This record gives sequence, C-alpha cells and structure tokens, in this order.
Amino acid sequence: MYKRVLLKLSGEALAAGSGFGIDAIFIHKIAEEIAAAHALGCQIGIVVGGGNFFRGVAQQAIDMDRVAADHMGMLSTVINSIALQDAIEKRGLTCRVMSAIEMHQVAEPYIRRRAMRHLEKGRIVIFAAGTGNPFFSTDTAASLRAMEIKADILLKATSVDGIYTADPKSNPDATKFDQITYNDILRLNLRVMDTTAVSLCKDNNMPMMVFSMKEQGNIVRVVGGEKLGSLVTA
Ligand SMILES: Nc1ncnc2c1ncn2[C@@H]1O[C@H](COP(=O)(O)OP(=O)(O)O)[C@@H](O)[C@H]1O
Ligand SMILES: O=c1ccn([C@@H]2O[C@H](COP(=O)(O)OP(=O)(O)O)[C@@H](O)[C@H]2O)c(=O)[nH]1
Repeated sequence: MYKRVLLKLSGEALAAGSGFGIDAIFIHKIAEEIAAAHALGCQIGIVVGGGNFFRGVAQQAIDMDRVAADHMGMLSTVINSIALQDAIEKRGLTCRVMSAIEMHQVAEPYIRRRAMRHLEKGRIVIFAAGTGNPFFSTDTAASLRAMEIKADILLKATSVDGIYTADPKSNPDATKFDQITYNDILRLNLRVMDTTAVSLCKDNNMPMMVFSMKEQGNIVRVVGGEKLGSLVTA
C-alpha cells in the first residue's frame, strides 16, 4: 500500500447527477472513503477541481478575458475545498485547506514545508486554488503538488473508470488501457488529462492512476494498493 498519495478529485464529479454545485450526500460519501483510506495509515494530500462551478475555458466564459475567467475557476476550487474539509472534519479527522491564492480568513497560505508537516502529523491537506496561476488546470496543480510533497503516486479520481483509446463519453466503442505510458497519452493526444500535467509527471517519473470516483470504495482500494482503472508509467 502507499505511504503518501496525492488524490485529485474531479470538481464535476462532486456535483454527482445534478451537473452543478455540490451534492451533499455524495461529498459525505467521498469524505467517508478518504477517512477509511487515512485509517489504513496513508498520508493524504488532495487537489479538488472546480468544474462543477466554473471553468476558465467553459462556454459561459467565451467572451471573458482568460485570466479573469481562470481566476473565477481557481476560486471555485476553494469553495469545493472548504466543503470537503467540512465533510472530512465531520468524520473526526483533522484537515487543513492550503490555498495557492492568499486568503487568510478562509484558508492557510500554501507553504510547502508546512504542508509536509501537516501530512507527517497525519492531517489531511487540501490544496486549493490550483497552482495560483491562470492558464493551468487542477490536474497540473495535482501533478505539481504530488512532486512537491514527494507522493508515491498521483491518484486521479474522476467520472470515467480509466483512460480510453478515445473519450468514452462520446465514443462508445473506445477501449480501456489497463496500463499506458506517458508518451502514449501525449502521442495519441488522449485528453483525460492536459498535456502539461502529463509532461510534468513524465519528466519527474511520477506514476499516475486514473480511476472512477463514482463507485464507492474505490479510493480505499486504490490507496490500499489495488490496481484499478488505468496505471500510467514511463
Ligand atoms: N481518452 C480518454 N480516456 C478517458 N477519458 C477521457 C479521454 N479523453 C477525454 N476524456 C474525458 O476526460 C475526463 C476526465 O478528466 P477530468 O478532468 O476529471 O474531467 P471532469 O472534471 O470534466 O469530469 C472525462 O470527462 C472524460 O470524458
Ligand atoms: O492552476 C490552476 C488551476 C485551475 N485554474 C482554473 O480553475 C478551473 C477549474 O479547474 P479544472 O477545470 O481543472 O477542474 P476539474 O476539471 O477538475 O473540475 C480551470 O478551468 C481554470 O480556469 C487555473 O486557472 N489555474
């Protein structure tokens, strides 16, 4: 099993069936799974997306300046992070939100050494506001934080159950890879993650696993060392 992981949770998945906002029942199920994974003895850092509220590249932002839209997107990850922190703390765990954009009244600023200390003390750390920079994604933020905290693996929990030959939502004939290399994701232009996130993991040899967060128990299984979804390595 893994000693320290970076778990990336899709923002869109938090909306569950409704497609927007946070599904109160679903977020508690996720928190329950995170608590169970933590009980196995794993140190857990989390990056949450913001797609359930706002995406810088979304249709609704088409007439906006990209930087302004990305600022909105990053703030939406803060909303999700606070909701998840609340749900995790309801399970009796200690959880800190660290934001890449300073907002002292709401969250701690992201300071790497403090994040490491929180993890060593068994606190769950949620990294909010992505990388703090526009033109990036929360997948890239997850790759970056995984490297910074020296995670054993980047676990991407999302709405699909792995990496397919094409987007399975629009191509029902697509087939799933059990294992795939960084180079093949880039070469085949598979859009399960953006190329910046994949390149960062590739250059630093950070293994990744893409799996479904819809099926209850998957997070615990993966943290426990079970191979689910698709594994990405060199
Ligand atoms: N080749 C592919 N294999 C798997 N998923 C893919 C692929 N290409 C695109 N996708 C899409 O990537 C998304 C997973 O990434 P994620 O950032 O978690 O998305 P979201 O937050 O939009 O759900 C899924 O919505 C899936 O439809
Ligand atoms: O480092 C970052 C991370 C995120 N974002 C913005 O935040 C939005 C929400 O993140 P993302 O789309 O990655 O969320 P997810 O798809 O996981 O729900 C993005 O569209 C960007 O607009 C950004 O500007 N910089």
